[in-house]
Amino acid sequence: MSNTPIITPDYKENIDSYRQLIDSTGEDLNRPGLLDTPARAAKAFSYLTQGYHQSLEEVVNDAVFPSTNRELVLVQNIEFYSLCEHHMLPFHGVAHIGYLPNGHVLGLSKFARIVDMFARRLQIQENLSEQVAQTIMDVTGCRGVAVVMDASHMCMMMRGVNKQQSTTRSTAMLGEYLHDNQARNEFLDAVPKRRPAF
Ligand SMILES: Nc1nc2c(ncn2[C@@H]2O[C@H](COP(=O)(O)OP(=O)(O)OP(=O)(O)O)[C@@H](O)[C@H]2O)c(=O)[nH]1
Ligand SMILES: [Zn+2]
Repeated sequence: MSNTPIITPDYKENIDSYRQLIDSTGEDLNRPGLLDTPARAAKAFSYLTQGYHQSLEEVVNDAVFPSTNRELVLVQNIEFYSLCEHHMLPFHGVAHIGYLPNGHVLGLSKFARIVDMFARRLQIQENLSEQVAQTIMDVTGCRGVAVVMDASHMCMMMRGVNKQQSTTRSTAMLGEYLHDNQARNEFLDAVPKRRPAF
């Protein structure tokens, strides 16, 4: 699967909305620096929400392989960028995904593709974590899946409560992770404790 951004033709419908937004600041829409901005911004928004235009079949591309390994597989430090559904401001961080295979394993890159497919929508972090976990369970039929996400929210940093150091950890667990404390602890011990800076 290629990494070509999905810019759907309907991005053009948002150009006028961006014009109005800029106009509302009192800016001169005709000054050279702003002439192309409404179209650029509409394209950027289309990219940042491209997850609405992706299908799981396309993203996974049948990369589910037979395997006898039933032990923890942990894919960690998957960077993601999303938009909070309350302010449409970015939140970004890393996802760590652990799962216990049950006859099949998923192509490693597909964990990151699945994270991106759901991150590039209007989200709250807790739901994003759950959607990723549920999808991995559905696609692999695994024994259990655990997702941890550590993120910084721009709506808490550049406005509102204005906290620069606060990060948020969300967790989603399914299958054996719901009741097997040993498996849970093995996963949580292996996961990086802090969100890397980027
Ligand atoms: N649980 C959760 N809350 C989020 C997320 N992203 C943003 N929020 C919060 O959504 C809440 C919206 O609260 P409101 O009081 O309706 O909006 P607001 O007046 O802009 O809130 P402040 O950010 O406190 O200024 C805020 O507390 C945000 O921090 C998220 O991913 N998960
Ligand atoms: Zn927000």
